Amino acid sequence: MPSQLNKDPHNRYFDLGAAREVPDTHAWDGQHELPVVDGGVGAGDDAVPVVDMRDPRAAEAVARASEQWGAFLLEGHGVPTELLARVEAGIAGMFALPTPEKMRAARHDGDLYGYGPPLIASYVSKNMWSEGYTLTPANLHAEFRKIWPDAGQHYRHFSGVMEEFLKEMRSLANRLMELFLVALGLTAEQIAGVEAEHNLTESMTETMHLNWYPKCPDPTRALGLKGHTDSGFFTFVMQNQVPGLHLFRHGPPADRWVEVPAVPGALIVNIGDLFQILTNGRFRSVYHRVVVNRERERISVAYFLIPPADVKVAPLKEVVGGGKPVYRALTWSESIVVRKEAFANHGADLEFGKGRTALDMLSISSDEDDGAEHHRD
Ligand SMILES: C=C1C[C@]23C[C@@]1(O)CC[C@H]2[C@@]12CCC[C@@](C)(C(=O)O1)[C@H]2[C@@H]3C(=O)O
Ligand SMILES: O=C(O)CCC(=O)C(=O)O
Ligand SMILES: [Fe+2]
Repeated sequence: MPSQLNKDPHNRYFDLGAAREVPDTHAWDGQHELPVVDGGVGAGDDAVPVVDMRDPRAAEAVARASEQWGAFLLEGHGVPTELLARVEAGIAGMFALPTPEKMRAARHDGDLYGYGPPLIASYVSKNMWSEGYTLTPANLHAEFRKIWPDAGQHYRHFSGVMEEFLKEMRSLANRLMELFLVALGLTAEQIAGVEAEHNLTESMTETMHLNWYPKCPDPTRALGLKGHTDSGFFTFVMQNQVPGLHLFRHGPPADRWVEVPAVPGALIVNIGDLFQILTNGRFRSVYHRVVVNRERERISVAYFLIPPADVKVAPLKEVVGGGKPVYRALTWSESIVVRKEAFANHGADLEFGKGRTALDMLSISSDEDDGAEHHRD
């Protein structure tokens, strides 16, 4: 089990922005050994796929990228670039506040929302080189009132920008869900049937995680966000013009990290674990991490689309067709428990291709292999 002894769960006593060195509490040995490849347009097979939603063949591009990478850059999505710039500026301003002001919104043990490190931080013994803030549309105002109790101009401006962002992102998420279903080869009639039966699009919930990755004096010892897969259906990531997001790619020729380029106006889409289950393994959830650098701070927002926490997600019968379901049904809450157990039992690198992944633990064949019972209906 990871030791919590040397860990300060909120980076509370350590000012990352002012640090002159990476202390042991933030040092991740052995995490910078694999090659890192630039995933820009000239990278051949390692170029991160780009999907333009305005392209009449967008569904084919989504299918290819989701099967082969579990991630893609999204253009032509309709969210105004100038709004994304205001979101970025607002987030940068918020994280630049003095620590005691941000700490007014600090998440306490067991809380899902608030200012502080992400969920998986509690599964590992080292601290990451980042600050985070987890929010939902429902608690946005209450959260920001903790940071700006006077409800003054900063509060009103930032709340307004984030509300606009959330509205645009929800509309985009709904449109992308439909494109995913088309990409799976479903007819309009089948899509209507899936929606009537599961209410997938309307019922998915939204969570945001704002990230600030300060400049780091020794990036080869630090990690902005350790490797993980997102748990939900899919995630949009908006990043500033500072690359740092790495997607894991298995060899041949060699296991490697591919760095997602910073493309102005583009959003990144990551497939999450529950989408891999819903699509019976056809669309892959992507293992990814964030690195930091010496020169420039990085800002990002991850916007997660997640089914209601207690709704069972199972492979769609329209996708399984005449084949067999690869995964048994499970809820988002159960998936979080499975991932936590996987971290505890198989070590933090389990998704790294060395051991069994959290999703492997849910596959029906894994029951047959080891007779284990995991969250069977
Ligand atoms: C809804 C959620 C997804 C998330 C866990 C959370 O409850 C809120 C934070 C999210 C986040 C952001 C950073 C990476 C991640 C793996 C984590 O630890 O917290 C994701 C979670 C997830 O996708 O499971
Ligand atoms: O900062 C990024 O680019 C990605 C963040 C991320 O993976 C997450 O919040 O889940
Ligand atoms: Fe992520």
